[in-house]
Amino acid sequence: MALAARPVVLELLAASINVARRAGGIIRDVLSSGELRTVDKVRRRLPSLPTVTAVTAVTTTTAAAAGKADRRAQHCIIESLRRRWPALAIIGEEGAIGGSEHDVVAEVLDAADQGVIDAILTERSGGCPSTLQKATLDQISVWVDPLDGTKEFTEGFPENVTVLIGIAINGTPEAGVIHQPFFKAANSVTGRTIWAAHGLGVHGTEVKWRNVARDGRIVATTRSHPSPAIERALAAAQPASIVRIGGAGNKIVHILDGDFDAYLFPSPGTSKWDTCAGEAILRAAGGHLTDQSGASYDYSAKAELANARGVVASLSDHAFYLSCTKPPAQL
Ligand SMILES: O=P(O)(O)O[C@H]1[C@H](O)[C@@H](O)[C@H](OP(=O)(O)O)[C@@H](O)[C@H]1O
Ligand SMILES: [Mg+2]
Ligand SMILES: [Mg+2]
Ligand SMILES: [Mg+2]
Repeated sequence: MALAARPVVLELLAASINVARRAGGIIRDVLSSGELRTVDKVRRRLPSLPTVTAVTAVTTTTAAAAGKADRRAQHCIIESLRRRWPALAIIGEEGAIGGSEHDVVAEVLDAADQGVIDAILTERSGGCPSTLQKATLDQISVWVDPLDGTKEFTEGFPENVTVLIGIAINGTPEAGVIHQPFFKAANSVTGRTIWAAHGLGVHGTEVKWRNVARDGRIVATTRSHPSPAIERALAAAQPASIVRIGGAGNKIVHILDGDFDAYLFPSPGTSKWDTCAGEAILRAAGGHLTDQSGASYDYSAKAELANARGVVASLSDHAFYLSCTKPPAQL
């Protein structure tokens, strides 16, 4: 069946998958050729042998290398997309930066990526969801975090790094790409790319739900920005375990992979580029990402940059996690 003209948002999604992968390659190159500091030793208690600590060697890199990776990755993404769509509203974490022509992807529309999306559309009963079909470029805003998990990148936890490209239509995240440059998989040396669009499902990973009734809740939160409000919310959730891990995008990926049940962060600190891609993908999986009151954030191009009212993300039981963030008086 011949496809109608491809909706611009799906061309943009295919291009975003392509440039996110390219940006991931840049980040890997910078880490491998960067100024790797002396190997730091990190002592980690072994759960099975509480009196023994494992000495785990981690390789760290400098903040300068992280900054270079941030800037090069952002230039790759934004300049490559802008070459094809000069009028597109793109907001990147690293502001207006220059960069090397070498990092720009000349042909952002990779036929293979576009072919995957075409095939999904062809197989979908009812064809292209109308939200995607009718969106025009002036209604679209793209939020780019070229390297999420900067701190983790410099402290020897590159597996927490993600490249985030979120695509909003009229301020609502409707498509998104999360690329993991350092994802370890048997058959992959180029990381992992998870993507989704409104009504087209989640691709690049098999979304898993945990059996909370049997196994208890696992709740993730910040690794480096604690607060009393966060501790209160964690206590109210009565989790089987709490994971304090870096990367806003990384925490959302772990929810999709069924490792965590929620990302609880009732505190300012994240921005729209941290959450737009993850919210679009969670929504495509039937989940939610909202502020701590349950309201949706606005991702229009002119919206406030900060997620001032915290982040609560989950695949299910969202109302329960929202209830955990209420100040004590309202409990
Ligand atoms: O792209 P960066 O600056 O690494 O994004 C940050 C977020 O802004 C910050 O909120 C996250 O904090 P937590 O680790 O405490 O969740 C950080 O991990 C990165 O996502
Ligand atoms: Mg970030
Ligand atoms: Mg960043
Ligand atoms: Mg940052």
